[in-house]
Amino acid sequence: YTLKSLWPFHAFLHSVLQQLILKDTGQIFIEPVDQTEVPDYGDIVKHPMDLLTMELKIKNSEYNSLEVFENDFNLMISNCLAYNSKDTIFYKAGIKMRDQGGSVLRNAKRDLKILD
Ligand SMILES: CC(=O)c1c[nH]c2ccccc12
Repeated sequence: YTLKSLWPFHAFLHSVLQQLILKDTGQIFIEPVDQTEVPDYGDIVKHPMDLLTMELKIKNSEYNSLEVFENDFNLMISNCLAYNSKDTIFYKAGIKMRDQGGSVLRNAKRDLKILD
């Protein structure tokens, strides 16, 4: 479906993603890690994930539940905490996104229940 109105769940996931994008104030999760700039990234991170990729997966109808969407969010966070050492800005941004994004997802789960 191209029209969001024809597919309410797409519109719902898109609004959740927009909230996550707003939390990414350092804009480090908004696009894939450039592996030409970070040649050892692929040695540590086997399944990269980022917010732009998640948007494309919404558009391709690859998320048929909030849980599958949340799995990719958690993958994105765990990749960040695995690759970046604890004393880095990126690691701290990962902790912040885990906590702030986590509350966005808790509210989204609550909202879905109210719709049922
Ligand atoms: C999200 C993340 O880990 C990164 C986002 N941009 C980066 C650049 C170099 C190394 C890691 C990253």
